[in-house]
Amino acid sequence: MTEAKSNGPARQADGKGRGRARSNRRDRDQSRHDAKPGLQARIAATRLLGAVVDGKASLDGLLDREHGNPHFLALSESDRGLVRAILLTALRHLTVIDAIIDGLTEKPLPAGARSLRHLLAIAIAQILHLDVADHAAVDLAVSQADADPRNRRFASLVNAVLRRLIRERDTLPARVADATDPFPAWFMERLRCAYDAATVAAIAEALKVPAPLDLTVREDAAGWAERLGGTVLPTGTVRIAPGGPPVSDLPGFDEGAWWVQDAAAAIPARLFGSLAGKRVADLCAAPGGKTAQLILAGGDVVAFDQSASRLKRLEGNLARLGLSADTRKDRAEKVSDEAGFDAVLLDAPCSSTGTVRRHPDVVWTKSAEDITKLARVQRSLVDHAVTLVRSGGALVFSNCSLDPEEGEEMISNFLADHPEWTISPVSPELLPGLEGAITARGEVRTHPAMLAADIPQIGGMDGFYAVILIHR
Ligand SMILES: C[S@@+](CC[C@H](N)C(=O)[O-])C[C@H]1O[C@@H](n2cnc3c(N)ncnc32)[C@H](O)[C@@H]1O
Repeated sequence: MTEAKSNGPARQADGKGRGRARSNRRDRDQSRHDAKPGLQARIAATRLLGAVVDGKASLDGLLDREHGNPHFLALSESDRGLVRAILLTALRHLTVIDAIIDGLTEKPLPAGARSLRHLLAIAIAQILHLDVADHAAVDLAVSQADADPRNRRFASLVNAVLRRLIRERDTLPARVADATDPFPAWFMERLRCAYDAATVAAIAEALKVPAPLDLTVREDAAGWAERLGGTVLPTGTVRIAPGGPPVSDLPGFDEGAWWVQDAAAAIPARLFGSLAGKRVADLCAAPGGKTAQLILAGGDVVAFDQSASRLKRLEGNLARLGLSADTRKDRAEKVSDEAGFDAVLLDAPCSSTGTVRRHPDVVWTKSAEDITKLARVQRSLVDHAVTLVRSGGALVFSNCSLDPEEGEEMISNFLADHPEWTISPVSPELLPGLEGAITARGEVRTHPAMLAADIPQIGGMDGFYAVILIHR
């Protein structure tokens, strides 16, 4: 006993003893921080922001209910909702938030201090754009810095920066926003190459606002709009303001009366008109919004997708709607079919820059090089898709990119190499209220500033490109 006691101070003095004391202190600090409500959610949000911005990970993947990031999945249901809201908001405003951080720090943050920058961005998104009390956002950000050995020495800087932002909130954010492009340089440059200055400004403004909930209904759009508190757009889509209950809690979900589909995404399948008695291929079909339209238009549909899990999701979605299709896991470029199809829909994988209202991570995870690569993939898919079209049939090519390199230009190149194919111009009657979306050649080009409304939250639509190609 005595020996053991006398060994105590000696052990304390050695490295192991000091290490244990430090680790006990860290455990105490950690459990104090763990106990702070909302702290784990902020830590997860900061990590996930880094995974998107630095790791180019898709936000949908990180927040997936089954296969998402483990730090996110470890949170309670309400913290997950909070993290989702913080991330969507932070990503939507990140270019300006980054400029605010630079304006509020006397010395630039060290280039490698990525987690510090993300921590500040997460706090600023809450202070400027979310219904979080200022003192809570500051306190949690300081605790978060304090709990992270990389950021502990910056805890007082975090406190000072955020308090100064709160003091100057009426002037500083607006001043910075006026002097800063709202989205990353590569994306703004692509928009400026493709659209006139007024359209670029309108698109950028529209992209800052979360998208409404758009539904394609099987029938009785007016009745469903009334029941759901929405409106019917000229194109027939039922539109509901964002921020309501989860989609699966809305009337009509269980009985499959409608499905979620942006007003622009509903256009490509409609371009075929009636498909009664026709054999139809949907080449990149999952999760199946357009497959459902093709079936309801009377088509005998074969739905292809390269992804087994996404095809399973498509089957589940069709089952809820009481619809069925022949589903096949296959790569579109490998599909072979002797009989051919009267109608082929190629809703191709793309940069998704038209969906930034819903997916603000896209401008952070994609690049100009990706657009060029994707345009090449799309071109090879079109080259094969036309071989599946029967004589007298049509191919509709579409995607949700805003970039002409993935749309108008890619199709021009295809037509130059295949003079036997031509554009069948879209008739304005097919797009009531959206006649302006039809190009001089008869393609469809939508962008987020179209279908504008007095209340921005119920206006706009995704950017989409669609064209009908027929054999001459
Ligand atoms: C833009 S989504 C299609 C959306 C779908 N048309 C809808 O309306 O719900 C693109 C789909 O294409 C699939 N895909 C990507 N490349 C493919 C390929 N080479 N062959 C077949 N499917 C592909 C992806 O798995 C994804 O499900």
